[in-house]
Amino acid sequence: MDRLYHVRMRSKRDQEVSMRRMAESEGESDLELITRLIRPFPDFPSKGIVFRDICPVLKNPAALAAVIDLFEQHVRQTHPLVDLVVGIDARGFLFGPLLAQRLGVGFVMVRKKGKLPGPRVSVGYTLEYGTAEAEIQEDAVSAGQKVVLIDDLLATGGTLFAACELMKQRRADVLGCLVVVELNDLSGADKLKPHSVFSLVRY
Ligand SMILES: O=P(O)(O)OC[C@H]1O[C@H](OP(=O)(O)OP(=O)(O)O)[C@H](O)[C@@H]1O
Ligand SMILES: Nc1ncnc2[nH]cnc12
Repeated sequence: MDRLYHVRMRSKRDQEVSMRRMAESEGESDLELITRLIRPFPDFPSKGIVFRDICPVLKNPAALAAVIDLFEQHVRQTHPLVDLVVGIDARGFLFGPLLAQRLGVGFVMVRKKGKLPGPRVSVGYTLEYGTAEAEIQEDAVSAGQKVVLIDDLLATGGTLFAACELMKQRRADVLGCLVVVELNDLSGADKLKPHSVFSLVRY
């Protein structure tokens, strides 16, 4: 299969997504569509937590394309020199590879402990509802590489902070963090300073 085939298929898919989008809800912006689809589940996974469920965004091709469009625009404008997209286990994997493909760069996984083979570096962190350990393969990023980190949601910032620590250990340069949802009250963006956070929907 030649490259033109992929380009043709992609523009056909783009047209289909925009047509479906227009048919679905005229007058609603991409951001309004994404916001409307994110569902709150009170007291999940434990009492007091309002879980923001992104599953309906993934299920809607126009909404998913809109998320990637908005991330792509931001990275092209703000971090044009990016070398790699680094996604966080597990929901960062849903958006990261799509964005990396759009930008024409590689994708790297930050995984929870015990999932990656070979030499690794790891770091522990705390979550809104628990503790965990994050790892990358030692050769996943090189010193001086410019990366953007991506996840579905920023809560306390513990997870993205751990990913920034892993990048620091490998001497990679974090250009910024991207999330679909940011929970303002938990001040995750402050924890990540001086790194910037680009979020689409904030609560
Ligand atoms: O800002 P923080 O307080 O660190 O919380 C945000 C993280 O929590 C969730 O992941 P979780 O660890 O629940 O795992 P999952 O993606 O595997 O469901 C979410 O996908 C983020 O990665
Ligand atoms: N409130 C929340 N909703 C969805 N994912 C989360 N990860 C951490 N906090 C979360």
